[in-house]
Amino acid sequence: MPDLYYVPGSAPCRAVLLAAKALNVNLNLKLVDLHHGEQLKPEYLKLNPQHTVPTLVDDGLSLWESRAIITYLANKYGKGSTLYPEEPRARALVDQRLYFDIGTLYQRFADYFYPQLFGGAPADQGKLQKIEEALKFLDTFLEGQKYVAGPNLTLADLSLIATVSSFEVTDVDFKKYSNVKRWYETVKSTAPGYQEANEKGLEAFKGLVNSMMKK
Ligand SMILES: N[C@@H](CCC(=O)N[C@@H](CS)C(=O)NCC(=O)O)C(=O)O
Repeated sequence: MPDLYYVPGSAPCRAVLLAAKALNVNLNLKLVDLHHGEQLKPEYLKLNPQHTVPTLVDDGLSLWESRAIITYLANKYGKGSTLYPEEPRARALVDQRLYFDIGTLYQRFADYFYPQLFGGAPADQGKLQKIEEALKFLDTFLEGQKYVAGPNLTLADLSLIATVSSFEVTDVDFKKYSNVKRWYETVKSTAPGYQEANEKGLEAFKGLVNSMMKK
């Protein structure tokens, strides 16, 4: 069984937990105490010199970057699954949405929110505008589509829902985008094991935000 080094509140970790549930892959969960710098210890750096969670260790392979992990899990354990379709055009759309998530939506969220959360910085309206722009793109992708890459739930939905659900805990109002709002409810009710894989960790993220923003 693969080991997953993780923290429950982290959006990239929640994306992996969602994908594992949907693919029916059991993971041996190993908590990493980021707060006390466990990710900087030599044992962890040997697995992942970039010292991030999530990190997956499977059969001697050590892999990080959540989207690389979830596509690996689908390739290895989900042959034929519609979560990561093999037909090149369908797969290309899923990949495009995954890259949109890491490079645009999640990145802009991190640029806006993490300086406030971890550095006590004031909210930067320009950075919030960049998230709004990304949400408009997402809303456009979802026009007339049930899921972000077509009629089926895919890895792209699972990665993006981990990002978008984090906005719940912040002042980013994604529900004003009607397609995003509808898609959010659809994925919440159709992603296998959503409650366990995402909601629990989201509560942990909420706890972290409440404790850090009070300081
Ligand atoms: N792009 C990476 C982001 C990973 C990441 O930044 N993880 C954070 C937690 S959410 C982390 O491990 N921070 C600790 C560190 O960088 O030392 C992914 O999707 O896996």
